[in-house]
Amino acid sequence: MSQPDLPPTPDTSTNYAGPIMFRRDPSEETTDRHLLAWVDPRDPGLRVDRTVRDSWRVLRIQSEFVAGFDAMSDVAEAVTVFGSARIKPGTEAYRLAVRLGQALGEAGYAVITGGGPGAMEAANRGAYDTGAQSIGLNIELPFEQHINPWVDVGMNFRYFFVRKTMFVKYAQAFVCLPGGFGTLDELFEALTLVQTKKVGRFPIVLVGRDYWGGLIDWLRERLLGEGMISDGDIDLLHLVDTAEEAVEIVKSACPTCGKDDDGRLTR
Ligand SMILES: CC(C)=CCNc1ncnc2c1ncn2[C@@H]1O[C@H](COP(=O)(O)O)[C@@H](O)[C@H]1O
Repeated sequence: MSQPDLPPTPDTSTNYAGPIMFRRDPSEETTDRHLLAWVDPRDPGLRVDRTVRDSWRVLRIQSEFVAGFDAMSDVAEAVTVFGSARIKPGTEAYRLAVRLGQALGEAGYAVITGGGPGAMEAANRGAYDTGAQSIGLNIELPFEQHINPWVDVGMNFRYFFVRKTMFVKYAQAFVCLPGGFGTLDELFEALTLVQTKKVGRFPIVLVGRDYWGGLIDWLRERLLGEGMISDGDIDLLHLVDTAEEAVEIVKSACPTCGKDDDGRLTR
């Protein structure tokens, strides 16, 4: 007997629009892109875009803040880890990120990442391994995307700036592993917030002297040398090589963080 025609194995590549998942023929459009698109005010046909659509968009932004605050409301002490989306399992960089997640988890911190692959996945994996809360705040991107499997509280954001608020609001410290533009963006946002005293007592740790050393030298020579930043601003950055050193710096900023009133780990 002949087999009935079965449908081919489906393509499981996935795109998200906020909480909504799309498979098959994913579009390159993202919500952020719509928000940031320039609309010519001289074009009467597009007037509705500026007046009505942007105003309504505010409600969606608001709802994303509400969902984010709700999702994060149980998080006690946490550390946000940034780092490359591109590093692969089996590499030294990946092992370092796993170890960082473990060391933070063992010290009683929840670990927050961008929820994606690479260093994010590795840090979530390390935290998950210790039983610490492992949080992934993912972002809608114009290509295939997934929340890594080691996230136990995950949320998919439409708006970069809403997601970034969560990274800062719920963390006691930032730890940056080697990374690209995304990592640098997150690092410099954190630095600016500390420099302008929008957040206090917030260590920023860079792991990998070899990777970050050149950037620090450049900041010192050019930015400090030419008076673009103040004496002391460079000291906001802590440069280390190991996960253990990073955790020591985080703990020294808040010795009681990660512990309950009886000194037990909070996780
Ligand atoms: C393979 C690939 C590019 C996947 C992208 N998937 C992503 N998923 C979630 N967060 C991301 C992603 N790409 C960049 N980010 C954000 O930017 C940082 C990494 O960017 P980069 O690889 O250093 O520049 C992360 O800390 C994260 O918060």
